[in-house]
Order: sequence, then C-alpha cells, then structure tokens
Amino acid sequence: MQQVQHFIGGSFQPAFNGARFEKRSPLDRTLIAQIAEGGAAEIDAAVRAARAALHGDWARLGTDKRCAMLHAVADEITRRFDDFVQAEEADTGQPHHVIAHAFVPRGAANFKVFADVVKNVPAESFQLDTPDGRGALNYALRKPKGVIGVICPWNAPLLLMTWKVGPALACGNTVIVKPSEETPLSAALLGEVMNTVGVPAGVYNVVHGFGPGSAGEALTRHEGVNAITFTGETRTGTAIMQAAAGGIRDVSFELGGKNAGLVFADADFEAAVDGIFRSAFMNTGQVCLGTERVYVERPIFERFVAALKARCEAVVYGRPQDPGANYGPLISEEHRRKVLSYYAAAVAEGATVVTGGGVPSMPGALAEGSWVQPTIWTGLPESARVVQEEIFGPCCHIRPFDTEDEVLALANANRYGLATTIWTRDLARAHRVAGAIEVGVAWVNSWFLRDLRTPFGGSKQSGIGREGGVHSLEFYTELRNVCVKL
Ligand SMILES: NC(=O)C1=CN([C@@H]2O[C@H](COP(=O)(O)OP(=O)(O)OC[C@H]3O[C@@H](n4cnc5c(N)ncnc54)[C@H](O)[C@@H]3O)[C@@H](O)[C@H]2O)C=CC1
Ligand SMILES: O=C(O)/C=C/C=C(\O)C(=O)O
Repeated sequence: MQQVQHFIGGSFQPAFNGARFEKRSPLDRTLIAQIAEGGAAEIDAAVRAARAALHGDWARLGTDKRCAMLHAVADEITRRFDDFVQAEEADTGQPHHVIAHAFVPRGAANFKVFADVVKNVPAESFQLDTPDGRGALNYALRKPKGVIGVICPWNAPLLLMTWKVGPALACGNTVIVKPSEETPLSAALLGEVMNTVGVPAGVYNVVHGFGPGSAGEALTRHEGVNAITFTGETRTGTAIMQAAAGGIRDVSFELGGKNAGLVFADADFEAAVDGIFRSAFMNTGQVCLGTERVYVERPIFERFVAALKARCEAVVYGRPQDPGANYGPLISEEHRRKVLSYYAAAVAEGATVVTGGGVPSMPGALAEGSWVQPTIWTGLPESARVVQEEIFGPCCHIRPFDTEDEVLALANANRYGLATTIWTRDLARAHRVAGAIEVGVAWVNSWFLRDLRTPFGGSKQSGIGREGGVHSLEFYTELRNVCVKL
C-alpha cells in the first residue's frame, strides 16, 4: 500500500497528528494509497519553510540559474515520464493516450515556457523631463510576490498544478500546493523531482487534505501566504475570496464553465463532429473548457446529432492500459451521483435522450467503478437546469439555431464565460462571433489548442484574472517603479 506524505521544507513528512485518508481507484474502488491528512499545523510549517526559502538560497540564485533549474525540473519530469503517467492514471483512471499525450507533457512544458518568459520579458521604462533639464529615468522592477498558495482540482492534476507552480517559481516565489484530495499522487512525485534537481528546500511544498475546515481553508486563511491561485468550482472560489480578504491578499481564479459550441452549416462537417465530440467527452467530460451546450445550424442539425450519437456509442470503456480503451470513469462515486442526478433532471425536464443517460454494464471488478455513459439530450428549453448549470460530466444538450444573432444570444445567456468552440468556413463570421461571444478563450475550428504564451482565464463567473505568458507575471510579481533623478 502506497503511503503518501506531505512535502514540507524539502522532506516528506507524515501528518503531524497521524491522520490519514484513503485514495480509492475510480476504476474499481480498490484502495491504492493512504494519504497524510494535513490541517492548520502542517500549513503553518509549510508557510515557515516557504518564507525561509524565499529569502534564502532561492533568492540568491538569480534569474538565470533559477530558470535553468526549472528547465532541469522539466527534464526530470520527462525522464520520469512513466512514473507521472502511472500516477495520473492511478488517480484519475483516464485513458493512457489522454494522460501520456495531453496531460503529462504539459507538466514539463509549464516549467520550460515560464522560465523562458521570465528571462525574456523586458522591463518598462520612461524618461521624464524635469525643470532643471537633466530629467529623470523611471524603470519598473518585477519582484516576487512572496509565498503563493496553489489550490488545485482533480480533473487534470499535474497539468493544472504546474500551470501555476511553473510561473510562480519562475518569478522567484515559493509555493505551497494543496492538491485535490482526489488526486494527490503527482504533486507528491513532483517533490521527489525537486529534490533530485536540487531546488532549495522550502521552495516547493505540498500539504494534502480537504477544503473547508482542513488544509485548503487553513492555507487560504494563513496570514503568511501572500497570494492565492485557485482552479476549481465557482462556489469554492467565493469561499476562498472571502478568506483572502483578510490581509488583502490577491487572488487568481480559474473557475467553472458551461461552454457553448457553435456549429454553422458551412463547417467542415467531419472536423466539427470530431471537435465537438472531443470537447464534450474527452476526460469523461471533466474538462473546464469542455462543451456542454451545443448549437447547430438547422440545415445540418439532424445529421450532426446522428453523427455525434454514433461517436458516443462507439466509445470503448476500460482501464488506462487496456488495448483500445478510450473512455474512463468519473473521478469518484460522489461525482457520479452528481452527474447522474443531472441525467435524471434532464428526463424530468422533458429531454429527448438521444443516447446514454445511465450507467454502462461493466465486467468483474470494474462494476464497482464510477462509470457513466456519454449522454446527449435534445429538446430542452434554455431555462432547463442541465442547459444552465455546469455538470462537469460526459454530456451535452444540442439545439438547432437559424441565425448568427440568435446563436450569439443563446450562447451568451449564461452566468459563466470561460470558453467556446466555433465551427465555420466563413472566416469573417468566425472573427465576428469570436469577438461577440462573452468568454475568455474562443477557439475557431479547433478546441483545446493551447499556446502557453496567450492569456487564459474566464469572464463572468468563470474566473478572475488571466494567466499564461506575460499575464502570469502580472499575478506572480509585484511591480516596483524606480525613479532616478539624473
Ligand atoms: N477554469 C478552469 O481553468 C478550470 C476549472 N475547473 C473547475 O473545477 C471544478 C472541479 O474541480 P473540483 O476539485 O471539484 O473543485 P473544488 O472547488 O471542489 O475543489 C478544488 C480544490 O479546492 C479545495 N477546496 C474546496 N473547498 C475549499 C475551501 N473552502 N477553501 C480552500 N480550498 C478548498 C479542494 O480541496 C480542492 O483541492 C469544476 O467546477 C471545474 O469547472 C477545473 C479545471 C480547470
Ligand atoms: O490548458 C490549460 O492551462 C488548462 C486546461 C484545463 C484543463 O485541462 C481542464 O480543465 O481539464
């Protein structure tokens, strides 16, 4: 039985009071690890370690050596690729190709890209005229913000954690990570990587545990934490924002979504079906950028629904390592209950269930896992709960539309504004729609095509702030203006 410990001040440590919780496989509920359960005491120890590191060897390294070290972290993740793949597969049960091709490589890229951004961003400077004619020179210095609290969800654990840890460390901060209680393994593994590479003790810390009344809340309330970056549910973001108000700490939030996919009749049909299929069902629909509302122009509506249905009915359920398996379980039994409650709500609200709507029959031990069928509905009004609320499961509602104005109004009539995917061959329309839709990220004839230099985040209730490229530096550094009288 794997025992997973906290990583504080460069060493693995058990829970201070001996508390542990269980991690069970989403595939079949087998116990795969026991995890140290942290609280206020561990968070306090981690904050002290992180604060000491902030002013110690880490600060003395300088930008070049620090960034070289982050490249070494990326190389070590790549060297231990199989270990990370195994950890993510064990935690999430997702197919091997998703983890090995999409998620783990991003773990390495998140360190390299931000190390390079930090080294290459120029400083802002202004010359000022003064009455004596000699002038003054202003220039801005970027200073690390301090100790950063990083609170992560379970749906793409390594990718989403390193997306924050990479830029935070590149900017010279130290971090305390609170991974999701559902997916603790890769954050622990990254501690081993940090030690192998020689990252100074206390720069990267991990405290495992839960949210309210546990490690998560303790991290957000600790006055030694200078800023909090969080990915997760909008409701949790509200609680964290309230905690961060104490001490006036900055927050960066990537929250929920109820993303619309727009398919116009002139789109490359096969590409659109494939793109919407991936966006709605990849990772068993547990992707914040995923599409749960699909709007299809009327002339191709019936054909599109039939094609998407065929794709759903061809998925191959199985363990990550099973040959041909391309569809995994939901993360937990608790999450399955939530998703199935929406499947029931859709029927109660009068949906036509095009496909799915229940639990697949699984052989042997897999029958214990958190499996659900990919599901498509049609026929619901926009006011239906499953059309308005984030489900975070493998499901979507498809509705026909007749005009561009109509589909824009439908897409924008939601409290979230994270992402969209637009399918059309008419480039003028693509630019128009991408400009009019209320989201942080708009993909045209693509989905989840990520350039890490671009701004990433959500509008409306999908988040606060943008990370990515230089935008990450805005959050992870303080700008100090120096004015020199010449
Ligand atoms: N916008 C984006 O980029 C992304 C957003 N998400 C969102 O994440 C959600 C799914 O992830 P979950 O792990 O279920 O989210 P969650 O909000 O339940 O939990 C996320 C993390 O917050 C911690 N937490 C919970 N309550 C807390 C509190 N009061 N104080 C401090 N920490 C607390 C949890 O322990 C966990 O580590 C979905 O709503 C999804 O849309 C997920 C991925 C990307
Ligand atoms: O690419 C990113 O930075 C964020 C990706 C988000 C997910 O992978 C997700 O929510 O699953």
